Amino acid sequence: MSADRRGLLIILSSPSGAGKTTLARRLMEWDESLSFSVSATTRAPRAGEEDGVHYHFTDEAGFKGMVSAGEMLEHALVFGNYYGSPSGPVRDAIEEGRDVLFDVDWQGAQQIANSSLQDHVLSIFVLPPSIAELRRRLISRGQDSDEIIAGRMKKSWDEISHWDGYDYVLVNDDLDTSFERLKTIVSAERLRLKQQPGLTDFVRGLQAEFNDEEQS
Ligand SMILES: Nc1nc2c(ncn2[C@@H]2O[C@H](COP(=O)(O)OP(=O)(O)O)[C@@H](O)[C@H]2O)c(=O)[nH]1
Ligand SMILES: Nc1ncnc2c1ncn2[C@@H]1O[C@H](COP(=O)(O)OP(=O)(O)O)[C@@H](O)[C@H]1O
Repeated sequence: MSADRRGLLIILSSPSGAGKTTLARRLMEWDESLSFSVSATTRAPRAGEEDGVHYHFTDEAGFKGMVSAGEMLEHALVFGNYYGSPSGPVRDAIEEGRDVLFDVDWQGAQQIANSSLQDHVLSIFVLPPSIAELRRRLISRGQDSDEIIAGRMKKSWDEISHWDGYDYVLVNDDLDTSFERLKTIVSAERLRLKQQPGLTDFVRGLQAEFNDEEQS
């Protein structure tokens, strides 16, 4: 199917707890045509997470099988667990001119930005307003043990240190403000010339109409 618009691969990354999952969920509610790239992971499900919806939960053998079958667009080891983005649904969406939303770490963002789909990438990094607030959010989420929270805090600087490799950076202080900014970024990027291949034919039509008027 040929599309009026080229699909975007919208990548959200942040240190754990900065709010990318919350922003991603809001973006999906805002635009139902967006597809979420459901990652495969070897980490255990959190309360409320559904297999096939939030993640494809698998074991290490299953994960490695997908990687060696060439089924992953990117994959990485994060906090001791494997995570990866299955490539099939992404390629289908791009072919149909649909956008795909990714919640991946900096390693995944870099791999997608270096892949054959690099022209479709729109990458956004989410920063917390402070490290104290990051810790508060991780604790208030109430999903992880103290040990896991401490591990995530320890790794947060590693993730933050890649902030300047992204197209946009959002400091997620007030959630509503961040969400408005995120919608603005996505809306503007969809209007870029390179995202609208149908414009060439549209302008040809304008030219034909213009020429007809000139002659009459
Ligand atoms: N490279 C890569 N990273 C992923 C993928 N899925 C999730 N992640 C990242 O793995 C990290 C841990 O994710 P998760 O366990 O859900 O905890 P979160 O940090 O609270 O979102 C986050 O930085 C995610 O962005 C994936 O498919 N590939
Ligand atoms: N701007 C914000 N202000 C206050 N709390 C927030 C904000 N954004 C997210 N949160 C809360 O912080 C916690 C971590 O957010 P989450 O989206 O799970 O982060 P991430 O996916 O980056 O790990 C959640 O409890 C979420 O409701």
